[in-house]
Amino acid sequence: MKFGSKGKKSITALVVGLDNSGKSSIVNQFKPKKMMVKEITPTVGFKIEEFKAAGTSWKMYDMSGQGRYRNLWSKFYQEIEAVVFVVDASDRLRMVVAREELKTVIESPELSRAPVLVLLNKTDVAGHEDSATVMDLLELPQLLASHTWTMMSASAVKDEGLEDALSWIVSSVRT
Ligand SMILES: Nc1nc2c(ncn2[C@@H]2O[C@H](COP(=O)(O)OP(=O)(O)OP(=O)(O)O)[C@@H](O)[C@H]2O)c(=O)[nH]1
Ligand SMILES: [Mg+2]
Repeated sequence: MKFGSKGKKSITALVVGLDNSGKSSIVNQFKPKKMMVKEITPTVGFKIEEFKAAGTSWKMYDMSGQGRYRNLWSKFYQEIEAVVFVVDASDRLRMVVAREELKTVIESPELSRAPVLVLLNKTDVAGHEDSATVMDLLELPQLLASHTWTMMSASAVKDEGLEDALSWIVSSVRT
């Protein structure tokens, strides 16, 4: 499949979600092979990643999910065209916290037009929550009723589900 033929040539995206959910690992997998790094460490503050993939030039804000840095998420809302919200499928205990953080993000007026991709990561972990359960726990249909949104399952360590993620964003961002 050819990507990017009708989508935007460049997209600025915000990658958020709780600490340890796998945001940086996912962004790393999005990047072309030669730009990928071997070791991912917890993000301090945020990191801006610029690369080409799926026929599009990306600027991704890979934000830290740690509590003390979450106030930085809103710093860049003005320029954000798409939101990727990463959820750790193996972390049932913090689903409620994830829901509250997602709610805060998507309720901000600057993001009202931004498509929201909820990425259920770590689906390689045995006993992980399935997408129907997470959709329920996060109350996604209610929360995202006024957004263009979808939920996809992925595994950053196995590099699964991530190509679809980029192509969905490309086709969902309004040109
Ligand atoms: N099993 C499994 N582990 C993963 C997956 N994605 C990431 N991890 C691991 O989860 C841990 C956290 O990954 P990060 O990518 O640093 O998470 P993050 O969301 O960027 O964390 P912060 O920057 O602290 O907000 C690392 O040990 C990763 O190797 C996955 O799909 N499956
Ligand atoms: Mg990180």
